[in-house]
Formats: sequence, C-alpha cells, structure tokens
Amino acid sequence: MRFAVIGAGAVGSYFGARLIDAGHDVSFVARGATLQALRDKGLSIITEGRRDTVTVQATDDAANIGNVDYVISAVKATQVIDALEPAGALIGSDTAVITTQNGVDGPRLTASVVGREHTIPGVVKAYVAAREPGVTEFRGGPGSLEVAEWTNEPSDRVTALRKAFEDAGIGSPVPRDVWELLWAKSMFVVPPGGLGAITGLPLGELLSRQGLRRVLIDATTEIRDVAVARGVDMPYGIVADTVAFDEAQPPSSTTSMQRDIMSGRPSELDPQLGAIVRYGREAGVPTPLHELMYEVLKLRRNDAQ
Ligand SMILES: NC(=O)C1=CN([C@@H]2O[C@H](COP(=O)(O)OP(=O)(O)OC[C@H]3O[C@@H](n4cnc5c(N)ncnc54)[C@H](OP(=O)(O)O)[C@@H]3O)[C@@H](O)[C@H]2O)C=CC1
Ligand SMILES: CC(C)(CO)C(=O)C(=O)O
Repeated sequence: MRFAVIGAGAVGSYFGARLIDAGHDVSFVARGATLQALRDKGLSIITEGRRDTVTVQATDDAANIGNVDYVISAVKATQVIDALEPAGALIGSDTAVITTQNGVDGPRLTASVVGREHTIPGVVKAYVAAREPGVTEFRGGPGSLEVAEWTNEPSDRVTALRKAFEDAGIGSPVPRDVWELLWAKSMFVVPPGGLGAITGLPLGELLSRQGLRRVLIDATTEIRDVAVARGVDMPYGIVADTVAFDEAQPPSSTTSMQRDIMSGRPSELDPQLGAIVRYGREAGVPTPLHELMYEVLKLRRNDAQ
C-alpha cells in the first residue's frame, strides 16, 4: 500500500516506521530540521534502549509524492489545516486521510480541508515522544491506531487499513463507535494535562492528593456530560473506568500538552481544553473546571484575549 505521513514527529515517525518495516511504500512530508535529519540520517525509533534506524523517503513538497492510498495526518491539532492545505497532491479520488489528533476536533478540521468522504477518524493509544529531529522514543502503551468511517459503517478501505496496521504490529481493534473513543480519549488526556500543567505534577501525584483527585474526577465528568449532550453514546460507568485507567498508568505519566506548556512550547491548549469549553457552551453544559484551567493556562502563554 502507498502511505504518506504528514508530520515526522512522535506519532508520525512511530507509525511510519512500523509500516515501512512491514513492507509498505511510505513517504514523509516533513520540514526544517526534521526533513534534513531524515535525509541525512534516516528515521530512528528507540524502544527500551534499542535503536532501529530505517532509510526513508522524505520531502517538503507533496507533489513529489503524488496520490497515495492513505495519508496519516500526524501533526498537532493546531497544525492540521496549514499542513493539509498544501498537500492536495496526495489526495486522489480514493485516498483516505487518517486523523491522529488528541482532542475531539481532528476529524472536523481534516474534513474542512479534504472533505468528509476522504476523512477517517482515528484514535492513537501510545506514549511516544520526539527526542530530536529524526529520532522518536516509544515509551509504552498499546501502540495502537483505531479507525472507523465517519458513520462507523464498515467499509473495504477501513478493513484493508486495519489489516495493514495489524500486520505491521499496530493494534487496530474495531471500535464500537469512533466518536465515543475520541471523547473517551479526551476524558483520559485533557483533565490530567490541564491540571498537570497548572500544578506541574504528574498523574500519580494528581491522583494521590485527595483535593486534586476530586478536581480530576469532576473535570473528567464534565467532558462526559458535554459528550452526552452532543449525542455521543458514552457507556455507563465511563467516568469510573477512566479513573481506573488513570490509576493503571505509571505514576510519573504526563501528557504531551502538559509537557509542551511546561516547556513553553506551542501546545494543544485550544483544541484540548478550549474545545471542551466551547462545546460545553454550545450544548448548554457548564464546564467551570475546564473554563478555569483554560483561562489560567492561557495567561501562562501570555495570550489572555
Ligand atoms: N505523543 C504522543 O504520545 C501522542 C500524541 N497524540 C496526538 O498526536 C498528534 C501529534 O502529536 P506528536 O506526534 O506528539 O507531535 P509532534 O510535535 O512530535 O509531531 C508533529 C510533527 O508535525 C510536524 N509538522 C507540523 N506542521 C507541519 C507541516 N506543515 N509540514 C510538515 N510537517 C509538519 C512538526 O514539525 P516541526 O517540529 O517542524 O513543527 C512535528 O515534527 C497530536 O494531536 C497529539 O495530541 C496522540 C496520542 C499519543
Ligand atoms: C496517552 C498520552 C497521554 C500519551 O502520551 C497522550 O495521548 C498524550 O500525551 O498526548
């Protein structure tokens, strides 16, 4: 199969490398120091201290790649539109673009550029981090990419994609409902990211301090309530299940948004926390904890408008 991966950061590098190992034709759209590193040294994935390096095809111009079967859009949610707009050369009549972004807006942003018929919502479950240009570390988790059509209907292209993923060692179970999965991932990642960025604490500390634990659970409930008000079929017990899942993570866990904010890098604050506040307002569901975290963290990045 022909794949293009837009964004050779943590997620794009990890999945791209696995697909190359499985024999697929994978090209990366990258830029700047990352593009240079891919060309000079190839792509390295570090897993439990072992470093595997592959030679990759990389360009900053999608026209050099042309139409592919699947595009994996592995940029941050804030970068989706700018990255997809110049990538039209990748998209043929049958091309599907797979989203990987945390937050609930990746598919909507993607569809606004390529159209809903070309968009396959996806959810990544993995801890991966870009260590330096061209070098990514897999830190654990299932390493999965769950996908479904926008309507959750079965389709040949999704079945073929799941098989390609599974054959490449990328878990891709069939979700009951990909929107439930996206909102559930937000319940897992957004409250600890926001609270963790404000306090500087990892997940284990947030859970072990009774006051912060209550705030974390209440913020997780806010997201569930917004999802339900938007008509997403969230399973009974999802808040308790999310907290149990939080508890099963290594206590030192932090989220990528939290690490970005704490290091002063551009972050997904708007698509993660801001989106919950916006969707809550639209649905008439109060989200006071998200509103507070969002406003405080906006001040942190000196962007209080
Ligand atoms: N890291 C993780 O463990 C997980 C991340 N996610 C989600 O996956 C998404 C990607 O995250 P992650 O991989 O960590 O992010 P990274 O910042 O590591 O990777 C994004 C990459 O995209 C590149 N990029 C951005 N815009 C363009 C462009 N226009 N053309 C070419 N390349 C571009 C960036 O390059 P540059 O450096 O030049 O900006 C960077 O290399 C996020 O939404 C995140 O929330 C989901 C689950 C787990
Ligand atoms: C699951 C988790 C927390 C793994 O890094 C994540 O999605 C993120 O950091 O963005």
